Amino acid sequence: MFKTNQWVFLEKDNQIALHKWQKIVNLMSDLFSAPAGFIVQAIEMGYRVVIASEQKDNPYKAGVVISADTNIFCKKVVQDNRALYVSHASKENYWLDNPEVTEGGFESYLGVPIHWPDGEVFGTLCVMDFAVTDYQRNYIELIKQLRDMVEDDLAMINSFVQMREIAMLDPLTNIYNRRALSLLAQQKLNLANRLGFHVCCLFIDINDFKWVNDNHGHEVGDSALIVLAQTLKNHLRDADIIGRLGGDEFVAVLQISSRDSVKHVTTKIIEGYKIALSEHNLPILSLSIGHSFSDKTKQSFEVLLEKADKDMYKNKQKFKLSK
Ligand SMILES: Nc1nc2c(ncn2[C@@H]2O[C@H](COP(=O)(O)OP(=O)(O)OP(=O)(O)O)[C@@H](O)[C@H]2O)c(=O)[nH]1
Repeated sequence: MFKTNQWVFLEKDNQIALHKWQKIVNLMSDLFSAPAGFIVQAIEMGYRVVIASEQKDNPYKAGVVISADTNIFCKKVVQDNRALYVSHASKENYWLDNPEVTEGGFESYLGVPIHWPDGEVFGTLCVMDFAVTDYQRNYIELIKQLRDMVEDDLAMINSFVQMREIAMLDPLTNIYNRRALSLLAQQKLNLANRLGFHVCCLFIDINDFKWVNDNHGHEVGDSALIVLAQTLKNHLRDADIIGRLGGDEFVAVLQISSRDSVKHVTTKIIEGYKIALSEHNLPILSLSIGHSFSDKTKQSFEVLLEKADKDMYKNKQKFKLSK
């Protein structure tokens, strides 16, 4: 599911819907002979113009964000979750502090709420005019029809995001599965090669994990895996890629400034995992971690992974000998 408290379409995803929405908004302002039409998204922090009709005198362009405490028309639509028609704004006291009226010079507004598939308000589809208007009932029907098209797209995009998540995530730990990890790690390596930064691959394996399953049950084993995924998320950066290869094998692909920092990172993970396990009243487990570094040549992630796996194996042998 799309996170409903984040701006949509900030990434290159879903350009097709954006293109279509642009056509809808342009068509709407044409049909209304209005100088401005918009699709606006509402989230806690405010209102963002996702699409603006492309007339020259439309003062608000796509990307403009208006803070949540500003008394704009769309705010009223979102709050009341129903259509709003204001034909002559400067005559109504309610809009005296609305900058769309006082600064933008708009007199007329017609907007309807757009909904996410779960019924939550996404934002608005609206049309604004510098002149006083007298829209008839069929105009309101028309904007509602256009809104339904946008809602159909939101439902489709939402299903697509959901399916993509299902295909990329490990269902138990909610971090990337092997396929997604390989894909994203390879992209990061290619980027590192182009931009000249270093990448480190960590291969992380729980010691004596089978013992936990055998002595405490599979559910406790599952919890220990979930806690490890959470520990990795907590101790690594957002730009790092974290995945589960399967069983008790995890991988993290990190962007690093210096090779020396790796020891610090692995210690943080090992110590952090012990603390997190005890906080969850789970048996305390140790980790064997191996690492490998990208070099300056174009490199395959599988090679980097294999090197990190071998290094992990060496460390595991040391752990076993020390027992
Ligand atoms: N609870 C749980 N166990 C799993 C899952 N996937 C694999 N396993 C178990 O993980 C265990 C992994 O065993 P090993 O590879 O021998 O790992 P280990 O016991 O940590 O041994 P060393 O790595 O040599 O220390 C096996 O018992 C698998 O059945 C899972 O999703 N949940």
